[in-house]
Order: sequence, then C-alpha cells, then structure tokens
Amino acid sequence: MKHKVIKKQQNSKKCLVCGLKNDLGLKTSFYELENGELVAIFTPIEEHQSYPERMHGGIAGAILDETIGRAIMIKDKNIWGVTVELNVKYKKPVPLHEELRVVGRITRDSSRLFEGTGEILLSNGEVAVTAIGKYMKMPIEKIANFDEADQEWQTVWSDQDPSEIEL
Ligand SMILES: CC(C)(COP(=O)(O)OP(=O)(O)OC[C@H]1O[C@@H](n2cnc3c(N)ncnc32)[C@H](O)[C@@H]1OP(=O)(O)O)[C@@H](O)C(=O)NCCC(=O)NCCS
Ligand SMILES: CCCCCCCCCCCC(=O)O
Repeated sequence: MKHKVIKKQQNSKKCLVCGLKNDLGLKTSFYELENGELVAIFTPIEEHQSYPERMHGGIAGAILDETIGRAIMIKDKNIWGVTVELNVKYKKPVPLHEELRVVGRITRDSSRLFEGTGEILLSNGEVAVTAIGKYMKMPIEKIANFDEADQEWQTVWSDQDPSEIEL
C-alpha cells in the first residue's frame, strides 16, 4: 500500500545514521507518513558489512534505534530522547548496495518515557530485522551541547525524495 509523505525530517552533520558529512555514515533520509509512521531510507555500503555482502547487525540496530527514536518527533519535533533499551531480532540477512526501507512507530508515550517498534524491510517487502525500543525523554540541552546551525540540523531536499512510499 502506498502512503503519502507529509514531511521530511532534518539531517545532521556527523551522526552515524543521519550525518551527511560522515563519510562512513548511512546518510539516511527520514520521511513522516500520513499514517503516523516514520520511514527511513538508506543504502548500506561496503563499510557497513560484517561478513562480505551482509550488513553488520550493529548497523541494523543503529538504524532501527534512530528510526524509532525519531518517530516521536512526528507528534512534536521538540521531543528528544535517549535510548534506554533496544531489543533487536534478526530474521534474515540484510544485503549491501540495495536501497532499504525502515519503518518505525510509537506504541507508548508517557511524560518521561516513550516506546516504539520498527522493522527493516528488504526490497521485496520481507521483514529482515525487527526492534522494540524504549527511550527517556530529555531536553536537548541535557543530552548534548547541540547547536543546530553548527550541527547542520536542517531539512535537506533531494530530487530523490519520494512523495509516496510503498509499504
Ligand atoms: C537514561 C539516563 C539519563 C537515566 O539516568 P538517571 O536519571 O541517572 O537514572 P535513574 O536510574 O535515576 O533513572 C531515572 C528514572 O528513569 C527510570 N528508568 C531508567 N531506565 C529505565 C528503563 N530502562 N526503563 C524504565 N524506566 C527506566 C528509573 O526507573 C527512574 O525512575 P524513578 O525516578 O521513578 O525512580 C542514563 O541512564 C543515561 O544517560 N543512559 C545512557 C543513554 C544513552 O546514551 N543511550 C544511547 C545513546 S542516545
Ligand atoms: C544529531 C543527531 C540526531 C539524532 C536524532 C534523534 C535520535 C534519537 C534516537 C537516539 C539514538 C542513539 O543515540 O542511540
């Protein structure tokens, strides 16, 4: 089923997952959908492997962690969280060099904590990796010295941005 994209989220400079100036990073794009889910799109490269041609399990955890952690921003772009728990299940190997979609959503939201689930989808739609994450809400000033301009926290548009995403 196709879902309309309603917003593209910000990228950053050096984050492993979303930093556009991290040469070894995933350079992920994040899209908010009208159904309330967040989709991450990225293409793993050789530097993201464990065994040859297979994406590293830690990278799978990293992309799921950030996709679920960012899904809370659909509700309020000013809510930031730090991961306190992440449970990852590996069901199928994830190949390199193929564009992947990762879906995340919030399943519980309280004043101090939020929880969510996510999946890495293969290009044929099969679910390769799933995760459940729990995050503690914190003001950004308490997490890091985060200057948005310095960290290039901004929406970066591309010709490749989809207006709809098939899930
Ligand atoms: C999350 C963190 C700030 C909590 O630190 P803290 O406030 O000193 O920890 P506390 O043990 O006092 O816990 C604070 C509250 O959160 C709750 N909490 C902590 N971890 C929790 C978890 N995994 N699940 C549910 N509740 C949890 C505690 O029960 C406590 O509640 P209470 O005040 O009602 O007793 C700290 O553990 C931390 O910085 N962890 C690292 C996070 C991180 O770097 N993640 C990866 C990158 S984002
Ligand atoms: C500039 C970095 C932006 C990060 C966006 C929020 C992601 C929240 C998830 C936390 C991920 C982690 O560090 O484990």
